[in-house]
Amino acid sequence: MIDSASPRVLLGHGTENDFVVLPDPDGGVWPESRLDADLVRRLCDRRAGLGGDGVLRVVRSRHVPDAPAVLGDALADCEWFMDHRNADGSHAEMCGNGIRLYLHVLLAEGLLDRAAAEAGVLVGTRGGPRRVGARADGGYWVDMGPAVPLGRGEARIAGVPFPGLGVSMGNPHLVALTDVEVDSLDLSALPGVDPAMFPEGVNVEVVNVLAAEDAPAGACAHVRLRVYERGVGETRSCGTGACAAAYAALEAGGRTAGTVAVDVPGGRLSVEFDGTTTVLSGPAVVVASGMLTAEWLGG
Ligand SMILES: N[C@@H](CCC[C@H](N)C(=O)O)C(=O)O
Repeated sequence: MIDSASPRVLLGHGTENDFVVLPDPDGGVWPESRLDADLVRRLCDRRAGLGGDGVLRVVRSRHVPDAPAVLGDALADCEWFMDHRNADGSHAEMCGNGIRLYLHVLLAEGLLDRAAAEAGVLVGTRGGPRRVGARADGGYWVDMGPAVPLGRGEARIAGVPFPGLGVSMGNPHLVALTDVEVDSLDLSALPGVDPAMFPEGVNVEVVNVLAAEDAPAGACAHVRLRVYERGVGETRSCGTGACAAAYAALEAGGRTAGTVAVDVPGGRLSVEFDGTTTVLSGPAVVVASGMLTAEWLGG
């Protein structure tokens, strides 16, 4: 059932946003023709597969057919490409929790040395290149690029309208700041949004802004969020969503710079704005590694 040809697989998470990770540095194991949407859905199935909010294929950019188009001139500077899929098999432009885990896996697999990781490396994504680095404390940071406001919109949750701000972090978000306790909301179904505003779909965050006086050390604001992710459903964390939520909270307070502590069901993230770019920091954990069986792959 398991032999030297069985594909290796890891399971990991960033603040409990969990992923099936497929090491494929030289692109020969998981070409897109093999890693199709159906196989991604099977891998992410929490009963019949390994279970995860998505799949990360760890591959060199030169083996990814999409890479030249999405990276342009940066292609030569991005040895590695985060080939991300949502649990439904769709591609996403960017994943803030996934890219921290991606760097952690490069280190754990011996594909990158610690000094290079601490200096920061450019990783290709379908949203463009992103610089990601390891912190001495064991966590990771990612330069997510600027948050781009997309205008005002609305999410309908259980028939109730929640006004929000559209924000692009490479991928689309609708952030609803609300005084309704987010833990009381029913996020079991896709919130209703205006499809004309988000033709490619959207990730929806509901956010409580907490008392700034009680913000953790170093943060000027503190929020709590829940998220319904495009292509997945409710997840325990979303890194791009944390950045979008932090941006919306600062914007509501008339600010463009500062550090925001973002509490998600799976832990805490930190998002720093300097008026130009957005830096996301948080943990990444590899839970297990093993091999996929021929029995499961063939079935
Ligand atoms: N969980 C991710 C975002 C993954 C992609 C998202 N579902 C989308 O389709 O845009 C994160 O940590 O950012």
